[in-house]
Amino acid sequence: MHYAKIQVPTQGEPIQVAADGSLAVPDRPIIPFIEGDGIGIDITPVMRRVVDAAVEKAYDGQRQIQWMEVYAGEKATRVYGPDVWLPDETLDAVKRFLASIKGPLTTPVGGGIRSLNVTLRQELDLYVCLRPVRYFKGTPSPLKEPEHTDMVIFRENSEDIYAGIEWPAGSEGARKVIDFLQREMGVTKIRFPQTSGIGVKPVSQEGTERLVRKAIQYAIDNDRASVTLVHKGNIMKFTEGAFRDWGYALAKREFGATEIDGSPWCAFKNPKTGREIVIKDAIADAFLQQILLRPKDYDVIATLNLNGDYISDALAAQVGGIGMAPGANLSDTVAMFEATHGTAPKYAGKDQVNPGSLILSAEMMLRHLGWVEAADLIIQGMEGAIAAKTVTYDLHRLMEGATKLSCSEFGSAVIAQMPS
Ligand SMILES: NC(=O)C1=CN([C@@H]2O[C@H](COP(=O)(O)OP(=O)(O)OC[C@H]3O[C@@H](n4cnc5c(N)ncnc54)[C@H](OP(=O)(O)O)[C@@H]3O)[C@@H](O)[C@H]2O)C=CC1
Ligand SMILES: O=C(O)CCC(=O)C(=O)O
Ligand SMILES: [Mg+2]
Repeated sequence: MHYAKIQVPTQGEPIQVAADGSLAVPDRPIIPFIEGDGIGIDITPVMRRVVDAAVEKAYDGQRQIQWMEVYAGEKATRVYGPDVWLPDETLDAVKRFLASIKGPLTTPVGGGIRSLNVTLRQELDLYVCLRPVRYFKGTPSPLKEPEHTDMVIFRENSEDIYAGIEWPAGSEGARKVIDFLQREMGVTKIRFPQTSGIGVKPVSQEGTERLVRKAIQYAIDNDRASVTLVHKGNIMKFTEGAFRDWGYALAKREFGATEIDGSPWCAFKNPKTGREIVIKDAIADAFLQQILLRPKDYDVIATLNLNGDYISDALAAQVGGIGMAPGANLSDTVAMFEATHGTAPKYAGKDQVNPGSLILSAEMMLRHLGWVEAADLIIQGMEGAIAAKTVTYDLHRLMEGATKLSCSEFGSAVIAQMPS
């Protein structure tokens, strides 16, 4: 294949999907990466160095990642031209090479370009945003017992108000929609129609079901105790309320869950372990207090796009902050790994921030490839660096007696802590 600007490594091979649907991963897989805006320039090289060290240590040179830079965001405008934020060949490469990793990309508030992160998820139909939240012993936390926070968020990644279907106040589009709502739909509640911006919140049965199905399957495969559907369905009845109803119906229809004592909750036996998996729900505002006060009650979370955005940052704070929170965007074939945090512009280029979330996102990627030995080394390296209290500023400011490291020094500390 030939790209205009992307240099395909000649030593590597693409990952492919085998006949049985599993991934066929060569020893030198080509992995596309997007450096990212802002602190991307700090964390992405550190992540690559840590991954390369873990792979080298685990497989003694038999395996090696062939990194391939692809462009998005500000760097794309420098490489391709002033208005090219997301080149077609980036989308093609991410789709073709099946597993990739990205740094954060800037989205201006109010006006300007629409989110490139959301566009990538929509264009590639990466409908699951998977964000596991676990505690590393020794990490400073605002909670007394942070080890009780162990949740895996399945955030619907393609729909909801987050899809960005909206029109600014005073625009022709907003006027048309308001007119339609008032004249044809009997909507009389828009108090200041002339100055209202309008957004649309699509939530579909198919979109809900494919997300909830993945969450329940994850609970089965990983022997988890419950799946909680988080929604604001008391207020947004036909979007968030429908998400809850479709979720329960799917659990009953496809997984054989039965109701518990006449409550909406239901449960079924995990076919792999025999342990009960409870499917329950929580209203989003109450849920945000429950995760602080009773984190032990929650395990796998399935939720809509915007709720998932809020919940993932809130939960990250409970276990050390968004500098430590990894994630993945998944379709049935394509996986794009990325940190939970954004571009933290005030720290850009200062070699200060925590590369932990991108390193842990890469750890998820290695596990996804089946390179579990290298993934385990990364976890051990992170655990070791935190236990030794050699950490970046974000953890240092909350820790007694710790040594403050730069972003790149933290990467070296993680590598040094990997057992040989
Ligand atoms: N997937 C993506 O690409 C995402 C992109 N964004 C985009 O990022 C831009 C900035 O968003 P903003 O709301 O400031 O959120 P950010 O997540 O970029 O930063 C908020 C704060 O979180 C802390 N933080 C973030 N990353 C790290 C890190 N690696 N190590 C330590 N601390 C960290 C810092 O806190 P402190 O100041 O206390 O040190 C920082 O000021 C926006 O354009 C937004 O749209 C946002 C989220 C995801
Ligand atoms: O796209 C963006 O700029 C923000 C995305 C975000 O906050 C997230 O994915 O968690
Ligand atoms: Mg977010």
